[in-house]
Amino acid sequence: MSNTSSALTSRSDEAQEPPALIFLGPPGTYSHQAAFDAFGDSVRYVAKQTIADVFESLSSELPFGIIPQENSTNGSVIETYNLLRCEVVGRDSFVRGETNIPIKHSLVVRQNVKIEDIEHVFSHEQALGQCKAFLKAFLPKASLVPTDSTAGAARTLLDPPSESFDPLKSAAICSAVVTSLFPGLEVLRAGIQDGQSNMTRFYIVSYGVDVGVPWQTPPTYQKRALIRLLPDRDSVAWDSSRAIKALNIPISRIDRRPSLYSTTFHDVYFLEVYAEGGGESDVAWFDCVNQAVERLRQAGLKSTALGIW
Ligand SMILES: O=C(O)C(=O)Cc1ccccc1
Repeated sequence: MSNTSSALTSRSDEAQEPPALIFLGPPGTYSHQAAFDAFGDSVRYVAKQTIADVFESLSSELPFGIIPQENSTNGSVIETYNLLRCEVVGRDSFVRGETNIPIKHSLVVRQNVKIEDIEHVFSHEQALGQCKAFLKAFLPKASLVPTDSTAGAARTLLDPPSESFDPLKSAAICSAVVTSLFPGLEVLRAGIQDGQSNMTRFYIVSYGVDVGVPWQTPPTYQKRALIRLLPDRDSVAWDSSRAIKALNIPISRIDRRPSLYSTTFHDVYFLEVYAEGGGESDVAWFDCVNQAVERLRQAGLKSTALGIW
């Protein structure tokens, strides 16, 4: 093959490379599974160590990300809401959509470890929180050790850092999928999550708003938006009814986190809103949210649309 033709081939290969999507790794996390369900082969998967790394790595080269936002039994993902406080969100990066998956947790160990051997249980704080009843009933004395991710906890059992813990007295809570990804691990108990229906909702984030989200199957109904509200630095108490009145769009959830201002008990609020009928065009919905944000600003509230989808 001549140089010219190989150059042409590699250029066209580059042009066809799917966009990157960053997820909380390693492979086998629930974030990875949720991403694969939504995007399949339409993206290139790039694993990061923490949820913060996913946010901070968004760039024109790594334009998409997925982050866990809420679990149906354990509530909001605090790490995610802490990151949504950052000024870059709503300026450089944006929420572009959502996707849900059912969560089925397993207790995973190195081969031949028995339940009576276990002194430490490693997992993401969300997973530890979603298996409270099982842990109380079967491992009441075990120490619970939070990790960056569920699959990361499983991998640690095979490759423990120095001699900080004995992997033969330890278990991880994660998806059973990890046992096929990391040979040497096995499922000791399956379906250990509290309650029968355990769902996690994820936000899809992007760098900028101009890039189209490469859904494998575009979601049919998503007319939502996330608005961040920061009351005046000096206001100790603020009138939430004033904000709700100015907003004048139905609100489906409200979260709040400390604003990190020096004023004590000063919080930042996150309002998720939705289009009532859902029938309007995307343009009409974008206008509606942007006008609501403007009304909030006129009412003296620092407000930013973190995403309209
Ligand atoms: O650690 C993971 O696997 C994640 O993707 C975060 C998480 C943890 C528990 C339930 C849902 C998401």
